[in-house]
Amino acid sequence: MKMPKNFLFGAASASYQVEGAWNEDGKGVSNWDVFSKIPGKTFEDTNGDVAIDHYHRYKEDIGLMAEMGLESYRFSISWPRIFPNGTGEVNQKGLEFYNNVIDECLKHNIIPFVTLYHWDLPQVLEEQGGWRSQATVDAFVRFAETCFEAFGDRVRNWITFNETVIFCSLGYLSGAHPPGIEGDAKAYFQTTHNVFIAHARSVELFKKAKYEGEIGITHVFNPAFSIDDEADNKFAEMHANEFATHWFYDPILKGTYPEYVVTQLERQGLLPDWTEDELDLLKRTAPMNDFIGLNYYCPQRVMKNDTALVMAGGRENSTGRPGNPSFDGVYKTVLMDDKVYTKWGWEIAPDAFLEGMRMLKARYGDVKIYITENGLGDVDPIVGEEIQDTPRIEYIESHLRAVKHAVQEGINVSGYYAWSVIDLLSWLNGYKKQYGFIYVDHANGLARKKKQSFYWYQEIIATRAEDL
Ligand SMILES: C[C@@]1(C(=O)O)OC[C@H]2O[C@@H](O)[C@H](O)[C@@H](O)[C@H]2O1
Repeated sequence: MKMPKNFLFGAASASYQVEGAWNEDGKGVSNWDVFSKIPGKTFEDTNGDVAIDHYHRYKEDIGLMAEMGLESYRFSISWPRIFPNGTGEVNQKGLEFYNNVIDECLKHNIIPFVTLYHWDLPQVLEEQGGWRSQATVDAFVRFAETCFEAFGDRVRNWITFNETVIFCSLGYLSGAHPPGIEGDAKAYFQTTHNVFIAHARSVELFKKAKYEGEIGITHVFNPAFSIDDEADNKFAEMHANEFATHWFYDPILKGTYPEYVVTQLERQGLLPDWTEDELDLLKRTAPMNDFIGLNYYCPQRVMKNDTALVMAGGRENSTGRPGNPSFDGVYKTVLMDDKVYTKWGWEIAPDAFLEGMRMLKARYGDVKIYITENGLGDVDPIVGEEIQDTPRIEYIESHLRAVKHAVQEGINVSGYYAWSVIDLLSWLNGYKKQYGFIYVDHANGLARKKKQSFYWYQEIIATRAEDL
């Protein structure tokens, strides 16, 4: 069976991780421009000042995407490139850059799929409280409207936020992302709520203005499974799915927060300070969401946290390797002997991916799904002159097969975006953790080189995964 003709084969990137030109053409300073220069915050003190210079090489990169036969390119817009001070005056050269990227995509018949927020907040707003502040929510809605206005005649696919759980938990619980705060659970839940309000207001504005196309949000999809059938561990599984998935998906797709989590937070004094109007807004806008984006890399295997183990902060404890307890100490993730893992300790589990998609359909019905990220972070083997990233081919093949099974079962998956189209800067792993179909040679002027997986994905797209 071929994937349906309207199914999109894509690949993704994010502004801070690829563009560079951190202070060029009027761009304002982002929180990551500042945070990445605090000694010890990033892997080997890497930062996105240059990244892979996509700002100057986007034509070459999009030309390679076209050669691959890529149908859609998911990229994000750097907010401080549009609004150097977060709001106020628009930087016309910022608009010009993204107009050029969009036009280059369309020239090659590649559908631009735009993420508005992929973690690079204008530093001015971070200093005013970041996502704890209503000013940031208001500024985001203005940023979104400005992008709809500027690009909405050619961009028909919009994602408001990438992985709210990551930038809020690493920003306020583990301190591994800006603003680098550790252990503030109240701020963590408050910022997630503020982001959902920013999302809902932007969706309502998009729909009221009758822009063409579709809008949604992208969440981490990290389904929890108990290590065994012990009652305590099954409880841990339920608790983990409530806090890691339902807290994020319910307000978007149902328009209400999961009762189980609300009750727990009320008891602990961690409930966000929300208003009835905000809760009404979530309820009113839930049906307006056109899709949900899933970033799936791996499941989490959980058990009841039977020790005094507490959540550890910092970069080393925030790269996703199992072993950390939940923020409230109720459960912990574990490595299991009978599972297969990447070099970063992420389980390779296409079966859990399919099982998780079934769980989502059972809870949210026939919502349209895009797999907005999936891929293998690895140190790619170089054999002679060739990058023989066979492990990545095997990883993506098995996960695309799971997507194909989901489609065959009637789960409404409408596209697959590999993370990442090209090797890029990882927030916490520098340039060591590669994801791309295209290699970037940092020892040779950032020269691009097609990997073995480039040709493999080219064939998958051409045959619409018929032989998977
Ligand atoms: C933590 C990490 C990684 O570096 O492996 O997960 C996979 C991927 O997720 C994306 O949303 C991030 O923008 C990108 O940088 C990657 O980040």
